[in-house]
Amino acid sequence: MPGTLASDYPSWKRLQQIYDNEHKNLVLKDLFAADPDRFSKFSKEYVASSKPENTFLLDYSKNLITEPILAELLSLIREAGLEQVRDQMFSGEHINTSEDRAVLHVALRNFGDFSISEKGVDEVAPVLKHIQEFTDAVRSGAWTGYTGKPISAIVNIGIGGSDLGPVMVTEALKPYAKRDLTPYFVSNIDGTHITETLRDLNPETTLFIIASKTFTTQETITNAESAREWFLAAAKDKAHVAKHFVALSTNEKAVTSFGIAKENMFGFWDWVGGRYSLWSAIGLSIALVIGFDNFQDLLKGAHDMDKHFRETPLEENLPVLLAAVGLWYNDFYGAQTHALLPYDQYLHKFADYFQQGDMESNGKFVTKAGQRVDYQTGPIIWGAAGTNGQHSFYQLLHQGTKLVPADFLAPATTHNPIRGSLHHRILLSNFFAQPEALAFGKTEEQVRKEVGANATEALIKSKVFEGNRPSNSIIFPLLTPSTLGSLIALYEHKIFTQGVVWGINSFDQMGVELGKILAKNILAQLNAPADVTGHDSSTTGLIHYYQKYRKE
Ligand SMILES: O=P(O)(O)OC[C@H]1O[C@@H](O)[C@@H](O)[C@@H](O)[C@@H]1O
Repeated sequence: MPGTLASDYPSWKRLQQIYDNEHKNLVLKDLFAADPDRFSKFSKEYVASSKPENTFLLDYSKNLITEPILAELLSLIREAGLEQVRDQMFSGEHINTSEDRAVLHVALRNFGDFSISEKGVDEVAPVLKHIQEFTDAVRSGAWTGYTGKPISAIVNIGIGGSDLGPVMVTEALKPYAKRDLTPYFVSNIDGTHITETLRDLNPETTLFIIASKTFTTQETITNAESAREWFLAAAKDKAHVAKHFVALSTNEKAVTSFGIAKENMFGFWDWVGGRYSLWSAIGLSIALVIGFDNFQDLLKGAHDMDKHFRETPLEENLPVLLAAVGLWYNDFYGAQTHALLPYDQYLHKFADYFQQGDMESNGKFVTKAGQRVDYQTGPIIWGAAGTNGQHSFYQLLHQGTKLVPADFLAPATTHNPIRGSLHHRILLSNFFAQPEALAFGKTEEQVRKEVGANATEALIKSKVFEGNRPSNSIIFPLLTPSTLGSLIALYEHKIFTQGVVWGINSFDQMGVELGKILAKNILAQLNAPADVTGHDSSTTGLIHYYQKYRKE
């Protein structure tokens, strides 16, 4: 309820008591030994309602929970009003209260099931149609550059939510890509990013997509101007810009004053948050690379998960279950981080994507009603594709002093079954082995047997794995557009659910503003030492040092 801190809920207090009294006894080895049905009790298969081959299994049995604990976590979620706030979101209420906006990424992928009334919702289908026509024209070669050649490279210029989703999805769905249309992504203001990207590109066959919800983001506009300069150095005539620059934005005025024609703008609306925007026009680069039908499958996969989230009782609701176990570690065990570990090279940007998705949504210390929370909110999200992580940071996961809850994800079959799927079987054997090792470890007794009588005590101790480190596992038949859509929406709704429990606004991002303002102020002071005023001695000293080396 608004105005309530999560820690005031009776269920929160009961969970704290349960934690205090029981957590020492929550040992995965014992929990599995005590209950032969543990796996079937704590795993669920998801089957998409519109596409039964879009399915996955969520196994959450390797968590430090019992049925009563899970029931209490679900009571907390219920008590926080998840069902009401969820329905408010789906009906277009302005649940983003600080910005007085609806939150309607679900409307971007609504295939007629939800009736949503909000300004702009009726424009979703026409924009999709525009995307379809444009992508068909570019992919077929009907859309040509200023010298009549078809487009072979697309450069998406955007940052944050206008970059990370397209980057992640175009990587994830590479098997569906048109291989003679290569996507590039420029995000960083560092001139190196655009310079290195444009180095090998041909202006005659390059299409620039300027992706910015606000069309005022300093990085994106500066990079877009530099791209236009590079293009015009070759094309000479400004009239050619129309063939090579399109914009994805909510700000028509800024787009046209940049010089991009209105008909080359793909619009969206203020109720699409940046980190939830890959489903909107921001997904244009995705549609260009994988084709419109596959893009639509991605949307449908997400929509099926939306329906599941909206219609399934909390006890069976997969995003809610993920949120529940996450709350347990984040707020009672004091875990600071959460790792996303996909055993699929195509998902190598998945953790980067949800770093923004989760941390920009839930990294907040004030509730919607303005109170300082007295508990932990969003976890630090990190991760890497398996098996690379195993040879890097897994040492700490297995034997470090920190609790790191993790999600393991893997496809049962691969798009690249080389050598009779030998690589894939090895990959999967690691996907199965790691959660097992984390959960069950290796006892001193086992180590003693292995090392023999001459081993020192120190060596024996160094080889012990305490185990009892929790994880979820998600396995799906193959990484397809619809499965990816469902998986992304699964995590979106998990983040939403946790935000509702913590009472925060998961849909604004006030925390990124201060740095932007300070940087603008400093930019104006960089020319001469005398201009550097109003800072602490550290900042002043750093700028003065820079000024000794400054160059145009
Ligand atoms: O799409 P634009 O408006 O350029 O914003 C790009 C990004 O800017 C950041 O400051 C954040 O606010 C992100 O949520 C957003 O995705």
